[in-house]
Amino acid sequence: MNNILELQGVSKAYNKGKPTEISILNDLDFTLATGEVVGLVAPSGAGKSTLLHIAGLLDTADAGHIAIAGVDQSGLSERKRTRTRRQDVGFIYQFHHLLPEFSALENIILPQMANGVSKVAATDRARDLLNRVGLEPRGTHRPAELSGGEQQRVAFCRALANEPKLLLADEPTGNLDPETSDTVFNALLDLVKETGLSALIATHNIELAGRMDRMVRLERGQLS
Ligand SMILES: Nc1ncnc2c1ncn2[C@@H]1O[C@H](COP(=O)(O)OP(=O)(O)OP(=O)(O)O)[C@@H](O)[C@H]1O
Repeated sequence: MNNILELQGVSKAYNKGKPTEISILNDLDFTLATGEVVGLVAPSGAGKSTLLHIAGLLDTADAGHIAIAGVDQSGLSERKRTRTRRQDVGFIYQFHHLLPEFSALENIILPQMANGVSKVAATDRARDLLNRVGLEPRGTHRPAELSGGEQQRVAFCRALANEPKLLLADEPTGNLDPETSDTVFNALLDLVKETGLSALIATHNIELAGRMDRMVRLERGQLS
């Protein structure tokens, strides 16, 4: 499979047909090659989150085609789209969204068990992922006992728990101070590169985006 993600002619408007209608994505094309890590930069409000939600099948486009791992998702039932999203796509957001009552390790184990992985195998993988981001000794800690940067690194591990083919990240270090953001962002890039994952990572920070294989800019509904 040469391309993990293909968007073709994707358009999206909000408040369609109303005086307040705004066009966010306008006949947009994008291709993410397998193993590629691309930075997505855009002015605030340009539609980064909208684009990532459509690419990750959390939202639908008004027009156009979205193919993940070569399968056009556009005409598929909601059930099949949900299955693709759960099996093939990992998400990271600006805020960690970890389950507060569970430990770091459990937060990475639970999504695997929900996908039918045995507890022993899920625990092994969770430990390995935590180890890769330097947090294995903190596995038994709950999110509230971890720093913002550590919480986010656990969230990275959770996103990778089910071995997705595609990672979509929306300002993954956006709520961290600049110094922590830098370190945590590097941890994410190392993790992505080590695991050979394909990723589209949105950031306001051009310098961070410059560390990726390629950078695309979203403006006036199109990518350049
Ligand atoms: N459900 C919605 N209904 C109406 N307008 C919306 C909706 N969701 C988003 N928008 C608008 O669409 C535009 C793009 O939103 P989006 O969240 O995709 O931007 P963004 O580039 O991720 O912004 P930021 O960088 O500030 O997070 C914004 O003007 C937003 O107000």
